[in-house]
Amino acid sequence: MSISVTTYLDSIRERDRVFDLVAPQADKRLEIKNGCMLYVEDVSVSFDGFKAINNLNLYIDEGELRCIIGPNGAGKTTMMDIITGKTKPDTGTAYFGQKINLLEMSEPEIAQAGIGRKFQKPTVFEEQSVFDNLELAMAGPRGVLPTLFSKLKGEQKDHIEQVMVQIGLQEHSMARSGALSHGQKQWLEIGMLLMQNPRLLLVDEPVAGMTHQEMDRTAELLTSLAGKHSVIVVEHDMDFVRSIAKKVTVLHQGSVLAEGSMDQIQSDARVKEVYLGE
Ligand SMILES: Nc1ncnc2c1ncn2[C@@H]1O[C@H](COP(=O)(O)OP(=O)(O)OP(=O)(O)O)[C@@H](O)[C@H]1O
Repeated sequence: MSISVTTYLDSIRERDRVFDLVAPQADKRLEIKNGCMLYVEDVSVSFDGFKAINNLNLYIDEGELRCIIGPNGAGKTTMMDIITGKTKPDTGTAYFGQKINLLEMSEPEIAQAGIGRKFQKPTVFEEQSVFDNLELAMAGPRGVLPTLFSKLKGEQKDHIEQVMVQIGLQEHSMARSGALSHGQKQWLEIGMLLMQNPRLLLVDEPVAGMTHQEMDRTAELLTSLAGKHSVIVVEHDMDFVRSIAKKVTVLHQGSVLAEGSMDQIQSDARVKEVYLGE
């Protein structure tokens, strides 16, 4: 008898887990004090003796939109790789909120905890519609099978609709994603991240290859995400950075060279030297 009760309880727990799979929730351990969402402290990593990241310190506030710039090889990608678990540093610490130790977690675990990353190249499912891509993205790193075999709940449909409005693709809901413009694909991918309710979004070179109009729209979109989400944007296009940035961090040789408003950054002699000609 006790075995069947246990089995019954297990099946309920199993069902809860399946529900979790289709409706990801932010990590309950995420605890934010003093408004700080991400702490990267004294982080270093070497590749074959070359220090790609060198005593890096970075703090991102809740709801902040931070732009990270830096010349080629400054360590921007490696920094994002460390935050998202792709690369483990040799020394230092990285915490999401007060309690979540990112250095002890795998990439999928970090994504599930609420850190989403958008790579430069869009990876939408070209044969699927905008709506279907967003629906599939709800599964995220948890796998698409539960999503395919579950019926959408009303609130999940609402979430998809709301994200479609946010990324400006509501009129393209049933369009094949492969037929979208480059900019629209980038927005769809941001939308796919949003389906997983991330608290922190890392966005790599969002406007590369975009038209001016698409860049303006992307600026609006990223600005609108700040507040509800913390957003880190790595971007080379200075005009774009100027259009969205409140606070800018300049990376150079794996460390923070300067941090401040765009005006402060642009008048910094060390930054000018690093960016000679830009
Ligand atoms: N897996 C690796 N093995 C060896 N060297 C690496 C590896 N990853 C990065 N590096 C080196 O570390 C340095 C920092 O690279 P990273 O890609 O983080 O810079 P970045 O600021 O993103 O540059 P870019 O703006 O060109 O994308 C570079 O010199 C790069 O060659």
